[in-house]
Amino acid sequence: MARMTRKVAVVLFNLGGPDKPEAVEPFLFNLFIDPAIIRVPQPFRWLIAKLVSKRRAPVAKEIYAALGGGSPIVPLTRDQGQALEAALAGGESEFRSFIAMRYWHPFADEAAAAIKAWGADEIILLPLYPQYSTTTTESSFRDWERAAAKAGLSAPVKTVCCYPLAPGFIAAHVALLRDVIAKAGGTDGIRILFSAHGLPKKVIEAGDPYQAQVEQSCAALAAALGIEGLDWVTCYQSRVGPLEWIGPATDKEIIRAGSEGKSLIVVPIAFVSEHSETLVELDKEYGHLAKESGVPRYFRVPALGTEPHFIEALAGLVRAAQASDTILCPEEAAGHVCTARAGLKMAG
Ligand SMILES: C=CC1=C(C)c2cc3[nH]c(cc4nc(cc5[nH]c(cc1n2)c(C)c5CCC(=O)O)C(CCC(=O)O)=C4C)c(C)c3C=C
Ligand SMILES: [Fe+2]
Ligand SMILES: [Fe+2]
Repeated sequence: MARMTRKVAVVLFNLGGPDKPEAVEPFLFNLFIDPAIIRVPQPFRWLIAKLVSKRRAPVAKEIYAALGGGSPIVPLTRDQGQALEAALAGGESEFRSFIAMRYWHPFADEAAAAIKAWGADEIILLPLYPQYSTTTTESSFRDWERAAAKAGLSAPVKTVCCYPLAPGFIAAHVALLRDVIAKAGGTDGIRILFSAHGLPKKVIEAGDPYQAQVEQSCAALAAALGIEGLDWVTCYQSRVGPLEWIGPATDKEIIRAGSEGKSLIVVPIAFVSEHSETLVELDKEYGHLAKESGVPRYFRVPALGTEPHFIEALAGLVRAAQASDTILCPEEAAGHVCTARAGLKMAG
């Protein structure tokens, strides 16, 4: 008798972005109503979300206008999903990727309904956040649990937690960074800025492992480059709101580099695809700031996208998650920092 092919759904999680100007304000509202982002009880959170999304919408609309009115994050995530399906093809299982964005379409509800209709035998949760944060990965996982229950999904679930040091993830960054270093003619007079999305300080103080994992990624990448005396700094971008955020801030580092006559290569270390934070903030706003601040030369390394080492790393994580009990946390297994498993248990 012919063996049935096992259907494995791989759910790709990311933050999402508005697809048209009218979507900007509701996208922002969805973001600020998330208790993982604004940590105050209802009904105050609703009120804050309403006020802040209304106030931020004009600025955000300008940002997305520079990208033609919407974010490219969904089409670029589709490309990643297709590349991942190709990398996983050829074995006993049939893998299909589904996208669950946290704050705009396609939402987790849409992914869960599509997986139910497909009739998956197994579900792998794969965050497109290499470094775990309660504000991103954990928020997506909690939202997934709700959506999966609503859709009546009962297939076994395996979860990838974080992968800040996955060899293929680091190798992908090394390959892209080496290309830019070659274009710059070497690293003389150059400082590398590893720029990650920031977080409010109090989120880290409450035990979020994100900053520690970002710093692990940066140190591993700098070591893997193998360039003696390399000048590099980890810094944090995209601050919003009145709270104190972790630092140093990327814009302050650009001004400092200008005052020291240093050229810069900026690496987006916590984003795996291009979107407003890379194409507008890093390229346009910070490119302009670098010029104004006297930075002699300013380069930006592309986000990972479908870089082959990265896609292989994701495929390896999917296979390893299949073989794990329920949660795959390579960092915890290696004795590194990840409080995520405890957080996920609490969420369960
Ligand atoms: C590592 C990734 C990210 C973390 C951590 C993160 C935390 C975080 N973000 C905000 C506020 C905003 N983020 C916005 C956009 C945005 N953020 C990320 C990633 C992380 N956010 C992505 C991938 C995107 C989408 C960009 C796109 O598709 O274009 C925005 C909207 C844009 C803007 O108005 O600037 C806001 C607002 C907070 C408050 C936060 C942690 C508390
Ligand atoms: Fe963000
Ligand atoms: Fe983890």
